[in-house]
Amino acid sequence: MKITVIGAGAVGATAADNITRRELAEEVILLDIKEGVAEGKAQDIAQTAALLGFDTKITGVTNDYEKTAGSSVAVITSGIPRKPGMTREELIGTNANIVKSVAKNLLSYSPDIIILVVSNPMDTMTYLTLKATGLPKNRVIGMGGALDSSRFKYQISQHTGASPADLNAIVIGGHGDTTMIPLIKHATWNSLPVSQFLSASQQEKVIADTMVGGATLTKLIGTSAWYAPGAAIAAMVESIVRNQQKLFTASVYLDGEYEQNDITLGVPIIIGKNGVEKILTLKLDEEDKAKFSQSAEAVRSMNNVLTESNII
Ligand SMILES: NC(=O)C1=CN([C@@H]2O[C@H](COP(=O)(O)OP(=O)(O)OC[C@H]3O[C@@H](n4cnc5c(N)ncnc54)[C@H](O)[C@@H]3O)[C@@H](O)[C@H]2O)C=CC1
Ligand SMILES: O=C([O-])CC(=O)C(=O)O
Repeated sequence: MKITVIGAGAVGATAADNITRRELAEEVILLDIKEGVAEGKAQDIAQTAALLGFDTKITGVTNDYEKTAGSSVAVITSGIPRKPGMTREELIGTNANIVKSVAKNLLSYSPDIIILVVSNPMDTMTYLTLKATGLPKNRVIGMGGALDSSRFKYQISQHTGASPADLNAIVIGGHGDTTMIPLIKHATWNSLPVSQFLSASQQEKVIADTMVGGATLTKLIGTSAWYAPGAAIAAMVESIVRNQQKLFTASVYLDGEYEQNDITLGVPIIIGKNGVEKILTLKLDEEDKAKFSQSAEAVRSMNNVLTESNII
């Protein structure tokens, strides 16, 4: 099995490192448009094999899609990240054309591919990938909810002392500072409602800090995060290649689910060898339903930019 990662920047290289050291495929291809960068980072990762003890082969290439031929899964991280003070949505002007051409190139060499979209604004880039490639809806998945849910668990653990691995908590909706919906009412600490352990003001803080998780790191670092994004990508890739049937929230095409049509948005799904195996229906109360539909409206207006600019 071959897995391709497009973009050998912070997120792409971290994802490739995680995928390689966990031996999720026989071969990993890391591709970037900047001459030498993917080759160098792939060699650096390959030189950890003797220390970490893995056999996966990793090869870096400069824009050579022939080398990606026959990939089962590809991860798209190419494009620019935001700088402090920016929103993810501001990246659309640069990233839309990059993601569109990358997705088409991937498909032309790997007709059976499942694509994970990471580049921001992620929900709109996922929608674009689906429209530009014409792939069936189970084979295009946007990574955002897996990361946001992990950050949500981190925030809950900061206030409860719980091990993040003992927490069940998900974020649905868009992957944006104002569009994500951390579902605190559904969150549990090994099946005990976390609301029992958090005051109302602590719950509000957990939600607010989760929503600006990416912006907070961008302000601290000067560019956006990569360790947790890379780990989230690898977890989703693992569920596909090992057919684990794990539950993630991810941006997928909604065709009537959650009363939404013709949009990709974060909802709970099962991920397995076919990509999206199932979209799970979650009973939302009126407050969360309203938040979900507001989130959809915001993402839809970004998607409209694609048609207004003749990108799709
Ligand atoms: N969905 C999510 O949860 C997350 C999304 N992101 C997004 O991922 C993207 C990448 O972030 P970073 O890795 O930090 O950025 P980066 O700047 O470190 O890396 C991006 C790489 O893409 C390459 N690239 C640009 N155009 C290309 C093309 N046409 N073909 C191949 N490669 C190309 C660049 O040369 C660069 O090496 C950003 O859009 C960022 O906002 C980042 C973190 C989480
Ligand atoms: O914050 C950003 O721009 C990058 C990203 O999507 C994240 O880390 O959640």
